[in-house]
Amino acid sequence: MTLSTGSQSLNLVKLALYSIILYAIYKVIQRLFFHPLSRVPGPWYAAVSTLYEFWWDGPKEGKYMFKIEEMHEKYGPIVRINPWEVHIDDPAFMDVLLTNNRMEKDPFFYGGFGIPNAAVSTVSPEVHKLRRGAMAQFFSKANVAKLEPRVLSRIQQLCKRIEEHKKEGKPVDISNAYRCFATDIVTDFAVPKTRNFLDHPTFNAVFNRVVRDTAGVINWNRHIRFLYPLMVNIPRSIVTLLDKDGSTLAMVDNQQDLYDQAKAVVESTNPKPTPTVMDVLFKHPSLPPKEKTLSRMFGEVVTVIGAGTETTGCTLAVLTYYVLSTPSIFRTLKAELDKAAATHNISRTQLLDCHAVEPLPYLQAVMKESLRVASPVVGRLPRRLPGASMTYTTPSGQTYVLPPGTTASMSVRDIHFNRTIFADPHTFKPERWLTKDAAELARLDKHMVAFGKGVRQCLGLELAKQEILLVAANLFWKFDFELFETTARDVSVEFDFFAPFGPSDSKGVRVRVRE
Ligand code: HEM
Repeated sequence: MTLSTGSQSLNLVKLALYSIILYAIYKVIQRLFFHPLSRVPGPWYAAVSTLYEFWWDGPKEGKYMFKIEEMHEKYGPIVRINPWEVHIDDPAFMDVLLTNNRMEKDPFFYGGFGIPNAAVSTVSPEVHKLRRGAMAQFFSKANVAKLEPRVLSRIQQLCKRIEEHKKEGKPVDISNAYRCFATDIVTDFAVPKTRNFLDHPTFNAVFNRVVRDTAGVINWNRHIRFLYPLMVNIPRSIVTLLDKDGSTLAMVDNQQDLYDQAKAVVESTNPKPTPTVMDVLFKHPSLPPKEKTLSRMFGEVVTVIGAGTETTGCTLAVLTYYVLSTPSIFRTLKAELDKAAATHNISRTQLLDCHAVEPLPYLQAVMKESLRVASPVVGRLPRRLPGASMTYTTPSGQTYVLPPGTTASMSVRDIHFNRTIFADPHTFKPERWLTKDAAELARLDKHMVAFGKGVRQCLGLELAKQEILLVAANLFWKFDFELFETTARDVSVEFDFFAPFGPSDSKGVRVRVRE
């Protein structure tokens, strides 16, 4: 290289560098002063780039949720949380955002899941309708009712494991046991390979760690889009070399297993005698071939297993903690269950079924209160409306017009802990759901949005409710539990990985069976 070509290259590098700096300055000025959202309150550093969000959600692990809460405290009910998204903490906006069928999901946020063509992260409402419709029949109340014997047989298995712990005088890792229960159910009827975790000696504590670690990647993958694809494509030998404690390997193996399950669906090598949700989806006549690719099936396998396990497990763990830490709730629930068993002539060796437990008001109230307090989808739910503006008026009368395509989000947890809706929101009070005031009950029900709302609400909610009711009813009827080395900290939320996770050193909720 001659001296002059060397200095020419240097000049080009300098030019490129200056251009980048100038562009960044232009973007900062544009986003702060000339952007349609520049009037929306919030810290300038959140408005100029996604770096602030990335810092608190990635390296600081799922903490942006708490930063957003702080922003609301400082700036009011509407805040700009990244260049194109506003977050609203006001239940009055809930219907606008979550029940409008024309809303799109925000591709930046849901891109974090790494499954862009699964129903849950589908942007377009029309495509979402097609994808969801092809699975919906499986999750209807009528179809879920047919799954009851399979759910009861897993409860029987869970009771047997608890009996074993009782005989050995060992505490039960009930948080992990619930996650195993939910995993076994969903993998049994939805995908080719049933996981059968309930019989695992430690209730598969390692796997539950994998779920948490994999969920933690969502926040990174939102900003660095190749992380999930890398997990499926990276050679195992390289991971083995880099991984010190085996946790990354376990995550990669789990992703690989999900991928293999999707492959079994498209290659029609499902060993099960009855078709699974995935088989029905893959053969669905309303879906064109481009909707039946391996990557599509992979997306739905990941969603159904991911959505159907941690959420139900977390709700049951929270329910168990609050029932056992409040003796009056425990006694009232037990009395109601004893009475139901007597009414329906169900002996101690049998199980309470849906017919016996669904009409129980106190049990239903305990479930609703657990869903409220647990908020098992804790992260924000961002939506955008193409082609039309949204208008938000604060309680103090200030109106913001959000131009077409603006992303707006709300968080279930904010609604569930809003003191104007739920008095004394941080106290676990099943009684609030037993009010005789029909209008008040309707108001509470409207704001119990653990399953989301509208056309994007949880597809598995009937199954989830059936699982929660049957497990809670049978376990509290059959066993006289007490908490073992468990405090409120073990059900607290420290990380928002879309699902809430507690402190890293927590062992979850543990119980012991009294003699
Ligand atoms: C307590 C238990 C559960 C809770 C609280 C819950 C909550 C939610 C929420 C809030 C959403 C909407 C997310 C969004 O708007 O982005 C959702 C979606 C979904 N859930 Fe659940 N879920 C639970 C259990 C289940 C179960 C057991 C299954 C299936 C086996 C399931 C399958 C799904 C699916 C497939 C979607 C995507 C639906 C769509 O986009 O059309 N969930 N869930």
